[in-house]
Amino acid sequence: MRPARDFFAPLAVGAPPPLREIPARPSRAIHFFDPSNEKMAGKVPGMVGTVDVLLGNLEDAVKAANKEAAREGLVRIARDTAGLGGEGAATQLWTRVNALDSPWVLDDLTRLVTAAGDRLDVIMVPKVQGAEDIHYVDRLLAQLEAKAGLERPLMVHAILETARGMANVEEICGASPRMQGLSLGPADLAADRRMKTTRVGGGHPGYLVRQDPADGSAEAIAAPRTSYQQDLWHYTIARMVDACAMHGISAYYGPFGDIADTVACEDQFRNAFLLGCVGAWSLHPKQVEIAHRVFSPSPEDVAHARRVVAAMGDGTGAVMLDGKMEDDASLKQCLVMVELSEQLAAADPALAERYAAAQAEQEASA
Ligand SMILES: CC(C)(COP(=O)(O)OP(=O)(O)OC[C@H]1O[C@@H](n2cnc3c(N)ncnc32)[C@H](O)[C@@H]1OP(=O)(O)O)[C@@H](O)C(=O)NCCC(=O)NCCSC(=O)C[C@](C)(O)C(=O)O
Ligand SMILES: [Mg+2]
Repeated sequence: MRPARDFFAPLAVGAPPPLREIPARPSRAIHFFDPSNEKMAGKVPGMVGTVDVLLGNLEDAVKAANKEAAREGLVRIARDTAGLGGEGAATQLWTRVNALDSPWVLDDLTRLVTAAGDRLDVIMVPKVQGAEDIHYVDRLLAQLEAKAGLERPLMVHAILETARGMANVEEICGASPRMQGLSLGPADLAADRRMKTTRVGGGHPGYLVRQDPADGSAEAIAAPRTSYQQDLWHYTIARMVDACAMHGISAYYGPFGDIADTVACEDQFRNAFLLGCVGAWSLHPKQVEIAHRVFSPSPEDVAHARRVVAAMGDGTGAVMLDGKMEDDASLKQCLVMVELSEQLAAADPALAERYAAAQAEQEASA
């Protein structure tokens, strides 16, 4: 057993001390690209400053024959792209390494950390099953950081894509001070759970509830009745959000594979935002704008939240605002919104302007 006082001790001689708190940086869209795909990789420099996170993907969706080219391509991009990755960069640089049972992951970690570790912010680990997977990566990263002389520890993000990973979600979040967050991996998770879907994220028209029949007659049962499609991922996301909140780390939706259906993508992202997630993945350039918009609280909501904060004075007691009761607990919800808006506005001048305009409009109408 590791004693509590050693939780924040470096796991290798010469490795940087682990962070006490995960820095709150905007990560509304984690944009995936394949560094071995020249056309896609060529778009990366132009995306710096326009997307919160660029992620060089080395795992699924990269052909086995291209694994080494992807790894080397990512090292080149990390070294050569101004403003990408590292302390204070306009856009964070993350990677998704290959799975821990694959023949590639040891070289992925060794090469990336020693050749470009100072430019990488977060390492996403797929198919995490339990704390033991995080412990393995934790120690290895410490050894590599010491070897590379890094001064800033790398953070780790786990993808939940197995039933075992879901069952162990709390211990995964608390396995290391490196833990930055979790994402839902809906395709692998569906397969592992033996769900009967064939999509990457999103709903399914067969997963629904139907209005009761008017009576028990055969005619009423056969008559058209309203049905409502349900969210297949509600339980999983809510569970993931609780585990992350308990450990002070961030939850993310993951991918939405129907690139053409921008409307359903927005709906799924918004559900995740409302339930407590801070971002989602973008697989195609057109999903970046959706994620940035959906995971930024709306200017109207922020202006309203500020009114509640002002009306609550010292933060105790109950007041009436627009016919609604506000008290200590609604104040806390409003503070979540205000703090997130301030954090995002600090890095997004266009959003800051929209917040200021909504605030001015609200003050003018008061
Ligand atoms: C879906 C695909 C095949 C459509 O690719 P396309 O070329 O057919 O699309 P397009 O609409 O024709 O592309 C328009 C332009 O955008 C470019 N482009 C297109 N995508 C990107 C991109 N991401 N980043 C930068 N540029 C991009 C593309 O090269 C093209 O450039 P051009 O106008 O100069 O010809 C392509 O977008 C793609 O490969 N995206 C990434 C897919 C990916 O990373 N998948 C893995 C994550 S999901 C997952 O792993 C599951 C999970 C979590 O593990 C689990 O649930 O279990
Ligand atoms: Mg997967």
